[in-house]
Amino acid sequence: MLPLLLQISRSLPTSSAFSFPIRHRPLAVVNKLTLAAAAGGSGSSNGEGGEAEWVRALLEAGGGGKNAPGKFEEEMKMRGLLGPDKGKANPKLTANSRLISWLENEGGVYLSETSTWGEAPHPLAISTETVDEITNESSGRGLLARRSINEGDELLRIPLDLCITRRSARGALGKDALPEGINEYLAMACQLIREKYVLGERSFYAPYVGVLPEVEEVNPTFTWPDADLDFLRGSPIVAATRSLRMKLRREFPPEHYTYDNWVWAFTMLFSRAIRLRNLRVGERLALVPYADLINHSAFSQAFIDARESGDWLFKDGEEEVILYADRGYRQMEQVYISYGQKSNAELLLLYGFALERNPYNSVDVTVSISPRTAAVVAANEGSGIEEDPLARQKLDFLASVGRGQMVDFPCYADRYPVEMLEYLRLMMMTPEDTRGKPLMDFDYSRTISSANEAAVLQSVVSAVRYQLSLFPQTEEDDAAIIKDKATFRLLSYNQRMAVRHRRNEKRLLKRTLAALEKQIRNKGLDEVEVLTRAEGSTLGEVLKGETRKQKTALEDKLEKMGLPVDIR
Ligand SMILES: C[S@@+](CC[C@H](N)C(=O)[O-])C[C@H]1O[C@@H](n2cnc3c(N)ncnc32)[C@H](O)[C@@H]1O
Repeated sequence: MLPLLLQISRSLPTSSAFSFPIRHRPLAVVNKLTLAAAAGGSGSSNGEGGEAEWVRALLEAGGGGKNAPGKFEEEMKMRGLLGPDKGKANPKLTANSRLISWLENEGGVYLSETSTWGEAPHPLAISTETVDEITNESSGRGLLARRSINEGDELLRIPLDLCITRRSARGALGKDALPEGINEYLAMACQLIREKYVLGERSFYAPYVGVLPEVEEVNPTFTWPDADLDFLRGSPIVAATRSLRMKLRREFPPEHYTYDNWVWAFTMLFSRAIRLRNLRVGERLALVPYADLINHSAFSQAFIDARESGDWLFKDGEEEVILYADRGYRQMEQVYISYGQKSNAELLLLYGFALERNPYNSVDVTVSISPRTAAVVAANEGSGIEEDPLARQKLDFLASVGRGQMVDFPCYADRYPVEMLEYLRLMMMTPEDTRGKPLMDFDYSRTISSANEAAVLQSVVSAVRYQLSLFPQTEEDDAAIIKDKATFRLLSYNQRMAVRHRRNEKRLLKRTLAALEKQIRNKGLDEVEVLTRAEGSTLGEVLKGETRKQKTALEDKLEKMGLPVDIR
């Protein structure tokens, strides 16, 4: 394979295409491209587009052909994708070229737009402006296929040395300022601020920092003004946003930075840092230049990881970040990776966008059950509730499995978590169900009894209905706002995102409700007389005598990401 390429490259006419030293040629830059959002894309390239096919295509095209330098941009221009004479004056294009040269010069990264001795052109090109196909909203820069790509092709390789990590931060700011074991987010935020706002053009990373967006180009909800956040009223994302904001405020070191700088740094980290899992030292968070220009698709199977660099024969002990294609791509198609199985709330909170088609979308539903202990009954005197003989046991059991009386569960469009059913089955147990056996002895992953199951499903119905009732507008109201395109466009980006998001959450909850009601009917559980049995409150309201500890499922997830401090 390699000798063949070498042979062919040598036999090509010495046009400008091949006479430039590869390191100094900028990668093709495209100005506008429609993002094949969320859709799975073409799938296969039928064997076309691998190195051998590329060489064949090049030969058929007489050596220069469509892969000659500048041809890709020309094609973009012809398709109107560069906009009227925008190509030359656009500072984003200059920033892209600078990044490419920096990667080539400082990291020996292979990013050539032309063929060189033994190598085909690099398969990717930077688009400065990609757009979501369904919503037509901007998704910023993105990477697209310069030529057709086969499943399994290597797409990029970036040396770990060029990445921003806790290690690079401690190197830059000193080990006294950033002690060993400091939280990765904090360390990297400090370095980012130093590179951008203190060193500026003097920074080694200036070409990388030059392609990083401003907060206004990302717009995660924690940076939204309250007036915009108000558009999300009723959604669990509001609580998560507020607590993330509080968290950032608490960690902010005012003696060193401005709050705006701090928010910018965290916007970058939340929306672009990658957790590399395969490093020699184990897992590390990293900002990986160039790789962080790839947009997210919930349908992509590709993800970025690290490995030791060098080929199988010559491992050089260094590490690099690597990405392979998860499927074939046609030329000009946008290449995606998956940022993980994220709900829209998570995406909007941390990345500033949400997807219209997202199989991992979910809405947090609060389920709160108050076992009627003697104390609860006393606190609710006059309300007619009676003590639950199993109340104490239930509380002990919950404590032993680390659950509270108020729990948030993510509800998906087509499923809800088994843990939620298990939790509710336990909470709805009555002496008729236990027949004297201890609560511990039951398998809550299975139906306990018809009456228990009916109470469980009804309590989920109540919880979902309650969640829906928190929204001030109906789904139909939102649909009408979105449908009136001219007026909808007058809203700001944040507001448009908010209306779509709350509408999608309501839609998901309504589907869940319909599915639950059907399930209840199909199982004949609507006829069982059950609803007074456990007197559980599933309405997210707390009976007197309890302290409410609200932590949403989303917040739970954030904590697991290793964010600096506890949310509350
Ligand atoms: C890792 S960066 C990807 C590159 C980014 N577009 C840029 O201009 O630098 C993640 C950011 O890209 C945007 N993004 C990624 N995938 C997207 C998508 N499917 N739809 C809309 N925006 C997306 C969001 O602004 C997100 O915060």
